Amino acid sequence: MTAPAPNGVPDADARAAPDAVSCAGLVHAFGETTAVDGLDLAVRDGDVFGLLGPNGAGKTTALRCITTLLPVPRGRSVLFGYDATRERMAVRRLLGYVPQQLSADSGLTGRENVTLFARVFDVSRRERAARVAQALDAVGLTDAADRLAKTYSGGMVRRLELAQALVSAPRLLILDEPTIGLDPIARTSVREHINAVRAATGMTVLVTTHYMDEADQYCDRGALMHRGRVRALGTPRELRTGLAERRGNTGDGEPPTLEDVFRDVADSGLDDRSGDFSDVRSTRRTASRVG
Ligand SMILES: Nc1ncnc2c1ncn2[C@@H]1O[C@H](COP(=O)(O)OP(=O)(O)OP(=O)(O)O)[C@@H](O)[C@H]1O
Repeated sequence: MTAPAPNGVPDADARAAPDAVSCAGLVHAFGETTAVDGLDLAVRDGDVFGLLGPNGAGKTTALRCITTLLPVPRGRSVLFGYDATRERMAVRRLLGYVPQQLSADSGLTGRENVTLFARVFDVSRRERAARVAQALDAVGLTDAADRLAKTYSGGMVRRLELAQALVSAPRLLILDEPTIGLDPIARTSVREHINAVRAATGMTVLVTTHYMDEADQYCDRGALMHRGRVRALGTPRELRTGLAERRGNTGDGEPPTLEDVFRDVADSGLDDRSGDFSDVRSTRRTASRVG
């Protein structure tokens, strides 16, 4: 399997090995609702990093600020040394983003969808066909490339969206709930393709997920977000042992799982700020369109 190599960064030497993502005191509010409330986050170059947390924790809003789709009214978001507010275009050139909402056109073939993204991201005409073919191959869609996307299964649609994001050879791939609403086989397939692309290119992956088993298995590090802030951060093992220590675990009984850590952080969030009607509706909409 092949995948496009990550872009070179202009002036890379002058910006020696900065974190892929660095957020400090990031704030974003929608009217009265402060969705992101002083977020501090560092994602190391080359990691698969899981941004975890209950519905309404502020994960999607944080991702949108990081991708520059939403402004950063307070605090900072920096990608590979480039400031999301002052160097917006440089930031955009470095990332591929698969949002929760459908980003593929059902009336186009897989190849046409990926070609459209190649055009939008300014992949040169000379390279375009090869890069599109490479991206489709990286997600296992070569055989289905010339079928209309409306004939694809939910898992294939997700992999097509992954190819769309990969065609510009990003250094950072941002995925918002890439496996939500998929059956277990499709989930595994999407995860394995993400893993293979990452292994082939060394790109950084920032992913949100509600599936703690996935986060435990696939993420190098993760952050648990609640009410717009990071409440716990570390490798899955560090997060688990952190909870065991907080509980004064003596080694008896079952060691905590990442699900337990999630519950521990989110427990106080089962109120009217977290998982309200609109959050549930948005999750269901995403799940039903890929299901
Ligand atoms: N465009 C918007 N206008 C108003 N409020 C919003 C908007 N987008 C998000 N919110 C609110 O901001 C808060 C954080 O939402 P966000 O979607 O970032 O959380 P999330 O952690 O991604 O949740 P989910 O897992 O359900 O996607 C929620 O209370 C949500 O209702």
